[in-house]
Amino acid sequence: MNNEATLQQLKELKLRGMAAAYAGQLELPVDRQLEAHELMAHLTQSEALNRKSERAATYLRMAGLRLPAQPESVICSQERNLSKQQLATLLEGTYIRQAQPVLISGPAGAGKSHLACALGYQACSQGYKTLYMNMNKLIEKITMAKLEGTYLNLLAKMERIPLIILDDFGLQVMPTEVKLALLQIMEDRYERKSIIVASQMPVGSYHDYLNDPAVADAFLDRLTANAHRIELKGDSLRGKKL
Ligand SMILES: Nc1ncnc2c1ncn2[C@@H]1O[C@H](COP(=O)(O)OP(=O)(O)OP(=O)(O)O)[C@@H](O)[C@H]1O
Repeated sequence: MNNEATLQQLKELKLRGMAAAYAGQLELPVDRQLEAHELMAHLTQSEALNRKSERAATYLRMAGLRLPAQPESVICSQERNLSKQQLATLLEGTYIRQAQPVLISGPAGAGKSHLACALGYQACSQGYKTLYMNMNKLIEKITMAKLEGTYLNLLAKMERIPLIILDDFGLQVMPTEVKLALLQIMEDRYERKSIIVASQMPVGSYHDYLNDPAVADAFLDRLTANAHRIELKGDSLRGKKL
């Protein structure tokens, strides 16, 4: 088989990383091309890298993050009450592997969604399927799923996702069935999967907001155990040139 046919076959086999690396080798003068063993290692590594980046791109598309926030754009300062160390710890992704919740609070425009989306971006890059939803969307999804008889499917689908981001928690009136669904979601994730909750409301006010002591106790018990807490401060970043 000649080189061009080999290249073609790699593409047909969808070994895109290998094909690109092999094409790169073929462009080099013969005396600079890698020998068999090195070439094999180079092609295999290129394929692995390419699969990782394609998977990250797919996860990112599926995640539905509201903002295209990159981890390096997150502002860490004393004024915003977020340290580089806190951010670096979260970016390592241990909280996902250890199924720990992350609770982000702060006033309007403080950058909660931005931070949550940057963590979502990082999670996708690290190979974790992620799902971003604001609470309005979740309430809608739960209500529709109940009407359509697909509620258990929705719960099962959510249970499989390593990281769920719930944004804008606490802005809406929550019907009892949504409170119970939230409790179920927390129960499914407790010590198994991670969740990020972003809210203008301090965590201390969640109990009153839920306005159902039994559900609130059970929900908060699961949500706050081993949770990372970030309380952003400072003026709104909305409309600011950063
Ligand atoms: N570090 C940042 N770098 C660039 N833009 C940022 C940063 N943080 C926030 N922003 C921008 O500031 C605006 C407000 O941020 P964001 O939506 O994250 O705030 P929020 O705290 O979630 O606000 P709200 O509670 O009103 O939803 C957005 O347009 C966001 O893109």
